[in-house]
Amino acid sequence: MSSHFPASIMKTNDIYDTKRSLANFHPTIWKEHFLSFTFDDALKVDGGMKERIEKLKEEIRMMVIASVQNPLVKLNLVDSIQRLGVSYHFEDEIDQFLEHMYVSYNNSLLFSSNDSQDDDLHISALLFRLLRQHGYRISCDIFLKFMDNNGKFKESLVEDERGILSLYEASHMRGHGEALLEEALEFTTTHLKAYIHLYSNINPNFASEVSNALKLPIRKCVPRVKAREYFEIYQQQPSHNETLLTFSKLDFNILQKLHQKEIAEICRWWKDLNVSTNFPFARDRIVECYFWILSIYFEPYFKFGRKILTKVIAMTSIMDDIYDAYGTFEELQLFTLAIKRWDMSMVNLLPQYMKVHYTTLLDLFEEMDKGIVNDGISYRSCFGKEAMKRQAESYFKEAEWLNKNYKPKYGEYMEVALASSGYELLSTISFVCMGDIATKEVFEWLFDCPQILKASTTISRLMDDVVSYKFEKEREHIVSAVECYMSNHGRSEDETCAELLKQVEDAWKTINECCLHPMNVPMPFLICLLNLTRVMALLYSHEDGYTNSKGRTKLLIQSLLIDPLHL
Ligand SMILES: CC(C)=CCC/C(C)=C/COP(=O)(O)OP(=O)(O)O
Repeated sequence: MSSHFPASIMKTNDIYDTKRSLANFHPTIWKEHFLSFTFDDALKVDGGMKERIEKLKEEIRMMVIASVQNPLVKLNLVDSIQRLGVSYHFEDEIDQFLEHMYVSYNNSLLFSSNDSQDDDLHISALLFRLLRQHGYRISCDIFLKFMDNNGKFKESLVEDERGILSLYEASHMRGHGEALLEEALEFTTTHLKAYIHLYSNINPNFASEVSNALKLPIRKCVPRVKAREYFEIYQQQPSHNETLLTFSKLDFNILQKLHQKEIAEICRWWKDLNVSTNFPFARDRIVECYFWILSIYFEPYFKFGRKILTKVIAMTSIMDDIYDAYGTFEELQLFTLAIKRWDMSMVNLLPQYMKVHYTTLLDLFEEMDKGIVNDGISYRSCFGKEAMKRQAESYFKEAEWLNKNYKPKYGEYMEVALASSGYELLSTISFVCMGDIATKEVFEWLFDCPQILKASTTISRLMDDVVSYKFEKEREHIVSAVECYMSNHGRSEDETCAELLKQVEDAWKTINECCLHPMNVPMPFLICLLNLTRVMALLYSHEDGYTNSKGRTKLLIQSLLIDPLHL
């Protein structure tokens, strides 16, 4: 791009005399709701409460490490700990237990032919899922014993509702070419749908567990959201563990207070930015941004990361609206150049609304630098800035296409659109804020676009484009994957959407494979990418739940950030 600016853009400081493309976004639904959570209200955990929590925690820890005659019975406990969202307290204990299970299974020490658990579908499926979730390459042959000679699951299994549900959850851990698990998914989905009708009156708790699973299986769902859902199910189960339930509820409520405190602070920053005046054309979605980031990491020790990432995603969201709609092409040229130079003196070249954005962005990265400088590691910050520059470049490339009315081929489109999905940026910044385990090698790996990142950005881009296609057609907007694919392959809209959603499914399989040993980077980074993908799957499953956040997104936010659990 030339560094000589066309004369006309120097006069663009009056932003209201230029014809601009606008979208019709609804205003924030949260107004000042979260601002009222003051620091004094937050996190009132007195000494007595602390003691109680520590006691409960120790009891659970003992349950996990206690030696039992048949370790398979402990699988249910570990599964519940994970699903209730408290496994971050017992990571070492759970790791050790599952490693032991993996070794024992491989040495044929777990199941024996005269053992009643040998034909327990639920236990086999749970073992399979938990081991794969922890990166162990357990073969899907564990399910062969449940199949008949024709390679089909035995119809008699239909009586085993719990087993069928567990097999369904396990099948979502599948990688490419695992036909047995494809078969398992088809078989279980059919029967689970039937159970909903069958059990809606006689066992509504089970019917609602099944219905939740069909909407979003454990593997694809944001853990915090699943945990909130699971509390309702777990406490109704007669076999539930009271100690675990009480501890998990207390932990959830304490974390919720912490999250409320964080969001109040972020909302104050957002209020100072005066979005409705400075960026009246943009989506005002700071609470939704926090929810997005909370889905990546919710644990107390990622407090700094949540603050920075929420601000980064919020600034990127405004940027997206500038590039997609509001900015004139000439302004966008300048804006992109300024971001690439990353130099506060560039601000003088920008129109007023971009000035505000640019200074806030540079200040934000300075805030991030200050937060990580204690570690004495500056390369992390460089990778962060580089990711933001790439983001701006990809947005600009799309604006250029729109400006020239250029329709790229599907492959060409995807190359740029994967970057503009924002997921390379978000994953980089989330790594930046993860402390000194994020070594230079980890960033080099990430910047080399590893398979898992490509799969995650593919899911993100395609899910977004499939649900946004109709809405964006209503205004001047760059082409989407749907349009490119339709015109390149001569397919109808429905066929195209089906094909793109198949690509999404394939990308999930890639993610599953990348999360198995041996791993290129430590598991926490892979979990971070997995959670980024999960939040996309949640927000963009039927509509763009970020932009149109009045419906299900509002309820999700309410359940995680407003309603406490009743003890
Ligand atoms: C992951 C990040 C950084 C999210 C920020 C918010 C955002 C841009 C959401 C997608 O909006 P969109 O559907 O309008 O995106 P696009 O214009 O890229 O299709």
